[in-house]
Amino acid sequence: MNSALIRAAIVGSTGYGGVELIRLLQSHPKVTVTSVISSSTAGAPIAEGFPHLTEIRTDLLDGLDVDLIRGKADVVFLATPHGVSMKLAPEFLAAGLKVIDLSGDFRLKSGEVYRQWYKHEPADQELVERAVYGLSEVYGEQVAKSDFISNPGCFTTTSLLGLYPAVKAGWIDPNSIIIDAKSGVSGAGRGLNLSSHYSEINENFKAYKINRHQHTPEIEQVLTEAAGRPVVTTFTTHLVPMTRGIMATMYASLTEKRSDADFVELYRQFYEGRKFVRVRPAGHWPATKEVYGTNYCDIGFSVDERTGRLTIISVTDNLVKGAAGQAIQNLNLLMNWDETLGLQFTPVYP
Ligand SMILES: NC(=O)C1=CN([C@@H]2O[C@H](COP(=O)(O)OP(=O)(O)OC[C@H]3O[C@@H](n4cnc5c(N)ncnc54)[C@H](OP(=O)(O)O)[C@@H]3O)[C@@H](O)[C@H]2O)C=CC1
Ligand SMILES: CC(=O)N[C@@H](CCC(=O)OP(=O)(O)O)C(=O)O
Repeated sequence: MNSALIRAAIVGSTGYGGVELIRLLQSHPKVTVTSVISSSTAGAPIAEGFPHLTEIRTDLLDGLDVDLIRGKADVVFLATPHGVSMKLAPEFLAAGLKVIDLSGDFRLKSGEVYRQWYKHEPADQELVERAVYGLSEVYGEQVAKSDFISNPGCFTTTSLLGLYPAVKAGWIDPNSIIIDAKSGVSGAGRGLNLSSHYSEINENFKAYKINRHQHTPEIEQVLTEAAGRPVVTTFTTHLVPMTRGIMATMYASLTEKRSDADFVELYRQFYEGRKFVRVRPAGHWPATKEVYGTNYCDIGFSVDERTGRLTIISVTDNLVKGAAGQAIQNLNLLMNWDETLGLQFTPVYP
């Protein structure tokens, strides 16, 4: 094995986030996947359940054994549900591994807020403080100094990348923001549940978790930091009959008269050199297929002079920039590599 390669383990390998990590890491030039871990199907070849992974280098699923994984890996990705990650992260950190967690367990800095929105006891506060919130384009410098990353939620990434520069610049009133977001069904994970059942979602479009979605306080936490004062938002999520993709349509009141071109310029400056955020020219808005299978977040604007409001459209692929792709981008940042390594794909179209 090439000693320059970093060895990665993936927990939750039979879930959508885990399988996507395996797929993406196959073409990473500096990472080798040495352990794919499953709590439910250890010992079986991964290709048995996922024939599209027939060619991967590591084929047998490992069990969830920290001592075994410690000897095989330098970094572990936790693609596990909330409540599970908070038990696993301290064990892997104590074993000296870098940890990148995809769940919501370490994103909210207040245990009380976590308890309220997740209806679950929070993780140890010291670990929550230690975790760096991995919204790569905003907190990349902190990510680069850390060994423990809490990857943001998919709706949160899509919404915040579209809002952060305007809130930071004071160009929109942060307490006027309304986020209307839609997700493909893979956002709900691979587990079976009634709402993602084919005949429930096909040719259907439904809102869910209205005013109680767990990404609301996560979005507010970052916007509060950007605005320098408390921010609350209205955030509504919808499930649409597609496999991948998130679109956040966001509305906010302008603090001064500005044009579409002003916003394009502000965002292009803010994201200068960050290849995964693509700001559309004035008068152009992105669609989910334009980022499909990639780590891009595409953003477009429309100022309405009549109402004094701004509309922002932001799109991502929930499993890539919303989960596995941003997790790899964060690994690249914490290793001080080029953040695009292993993530340079052109979207699948049509
Ligand atoms: N789907 C998405 O678009 C996004 C998901 N996320 C987050 O990423 C994480 C993974 O999501 P996703 O892949 O969609 O979820 P899935 O439900 O598809 O997969 C989660 C996997 O975790 C493993 N798991 C479940 N319970 C346990 C347990 N008690 N102990 C150990 N492992 C367990 C299972 O794999 P096995 O049986 O092999 O152990 C399961 O397949 C979640 O926290 C989710 O909230 C974040 C952003 C976007
Ligand atoms: C379509 C769908 O159900 N999506 C999930 C979000 C997935 C995700 O990013 O959630 P975590 O914060 O749990 O990591 C939801 O709305 O809860």
